[in-house]
Amino acid sequence: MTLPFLHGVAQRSPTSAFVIYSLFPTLARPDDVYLGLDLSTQQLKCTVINNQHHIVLEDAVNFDKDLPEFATRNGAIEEDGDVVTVPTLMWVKALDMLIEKMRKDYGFNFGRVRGIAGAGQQHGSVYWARGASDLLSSLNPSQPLHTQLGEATFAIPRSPIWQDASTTEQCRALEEVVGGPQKLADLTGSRAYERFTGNQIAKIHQHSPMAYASTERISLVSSFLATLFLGRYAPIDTADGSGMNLMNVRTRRWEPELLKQCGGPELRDKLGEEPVEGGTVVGKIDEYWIKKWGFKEDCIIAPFTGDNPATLVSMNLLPGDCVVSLGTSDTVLLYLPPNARATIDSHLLAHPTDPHANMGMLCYKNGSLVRKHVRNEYAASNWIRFNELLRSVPPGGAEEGDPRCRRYGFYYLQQEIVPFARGVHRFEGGEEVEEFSGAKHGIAAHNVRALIESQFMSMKVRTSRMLGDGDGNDVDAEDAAEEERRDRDGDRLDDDYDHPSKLRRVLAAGGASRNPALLQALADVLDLPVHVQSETNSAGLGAALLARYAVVREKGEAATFKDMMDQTRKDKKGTGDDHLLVGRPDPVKVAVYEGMVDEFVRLEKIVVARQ
Ligand SMILES: Nc1ncnc2c1ncn2[C@@H]1O[C@H](COP(=O)(O)OP(=O)(O)O)[C@@H](O)[C@H]1O
Ligand SMILES: O=C(CO)[C@@H](O)[C@H](O)COP(=O)(O)O
Repeated sequence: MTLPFLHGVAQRSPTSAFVIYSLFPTLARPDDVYLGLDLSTQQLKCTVINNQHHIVLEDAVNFDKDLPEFATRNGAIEEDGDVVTVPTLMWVKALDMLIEKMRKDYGFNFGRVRGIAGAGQQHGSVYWARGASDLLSSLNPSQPLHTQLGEATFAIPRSPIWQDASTTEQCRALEEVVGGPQKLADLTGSRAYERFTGNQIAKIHQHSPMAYASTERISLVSSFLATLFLGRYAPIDTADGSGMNLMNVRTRRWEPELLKQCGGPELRDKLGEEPVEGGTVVGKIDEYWIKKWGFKEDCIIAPFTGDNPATLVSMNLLPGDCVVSLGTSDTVLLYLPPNARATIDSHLLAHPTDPHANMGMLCYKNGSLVRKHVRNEYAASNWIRFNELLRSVPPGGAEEGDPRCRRYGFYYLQQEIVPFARGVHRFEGGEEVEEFSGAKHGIAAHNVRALIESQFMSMKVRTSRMLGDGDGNDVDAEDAAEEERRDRDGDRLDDDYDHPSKLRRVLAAGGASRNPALLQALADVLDLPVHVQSETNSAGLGAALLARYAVVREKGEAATFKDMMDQTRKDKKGTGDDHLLVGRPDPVKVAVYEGMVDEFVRLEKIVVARQ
């Protein structure tokens, strides 16, 4: 008996549907849906999809606006500059609110949800206090979560998040233990970064030994959210686990030497089991959710992952695609082959659905928040005005009559990740200036353009290095040495893999991807056509797809993520590509940007040397 035949019988009447789905409980019901959550920097969002991958519900809780009692700004609390945290309880309350909203505003029937997965802002960590596991396993359905999981549930009540840059000391110590930054990158996919969880754990281990000792379990933001649905500690997935400096990116297992350095011998227990792969099932939904919200017992929980891996999943990349996510952070994401090399200014992560492949990533802290800051300062807090200013200046900001007098700007309001730099720096005609001369176009327009160009120029230079172009556009001596080493050892990407070293197009995602002027500038700087998919919440969609992937794999209906996507597209009679072209590179502008690369790299070096 085939599955379409059974579904066909079920569709004839409600009675036959009842009989068929009772007899074959593992069969996907046509009205099954999959819930994807995205706990990112500024919001908790939900995306619900059906078996055809159509979005049936999307909503969000905004931390600053909807939870003012936690006093966050842009979703976080910044203490003396480099320390950035979030009250963990705020995330719990946000989940209560979002689920309540789904029921109240949409009359959502939770009994239809067959699987749940999630995406979390990467690197952030949650410290469960001793005894929290008992609380989690005996949640009372007559109460919301946040009144039961009070602050005493967390040994550290404020979770350090990805914007925290206070662990430089711990980073250098970790690199030293393994023989330097490149060695650590070879082992874990990245050199030591301040926001990576291992270094955050090391700081707590050293500076708050009592709180560390009373920590029963450490979760990432992603596995923390999964834990709330499971009623017991959820494992960390391999893709998000790659953002910790603790996991061997080749074997995808915890690396004992690194665990010991960051959190002593007890860290192994505090992290729980080895990381798990996407497409697996970590358990069934906890009774609390069944009794309180009407979820069904067969609702499965798939591994929750990082928001960037989930974005990659939602885009269903074709060879030659690259994702540029313009969320709170800006990231560039690539599908990379199994033997891809790690560099010291990008990240190599385990791929979230392909256990043999990798994902390359660049991450910029000064993304949307700095764009908003410049918009407020120079464009009357208005995106339309910002876009008019951006379009009003020729590329490079050179005034007519003097094309050599280009204007470059670097805007790092927070400590930047790549390059490791800070402050606002402007250059005009090769010389540093306090402020641009306005000349014809005006100071405001030059700042807006310089900001956007330098953000995208950095992506251009570094993406080409990640792909092994070896164009020599390195930004510091260490990078130059790495480039030389790779040339000498012949460490280039394996072209046999289904992955070209040249990019074909950009798929844009994140909140700022709804801005057409930004996307056109991206196309011109990168010299690539830019596409978007109709949903801007790509991480939530990716999470919902991961939930469905785990369900169909468990039922043996698809072996790989690609199988599932191909099958669904065939069922929908789709064209094969859901992405809309929104920006074509303008050859005249492209030529100007190509000519600006060397000077951009030179000036960036000056800015970095100043730190
Ligand atoms: N039209 C726009 N142009 C540029 N940026 C925008 C626009 N609309 C929203 N944004 C930016 O998008 C960001 C939120 O993106 P989002 O992907 O939802 O963030 P996150 O997932 O990190 O919470 C905000 O910081 C906001 O400034
Ligand atoms: O630190 C990183 C990636 O390494 C950030 O990209 C976080 O994952 C936050 O994501 P958004 O909230 O900006 O989507």
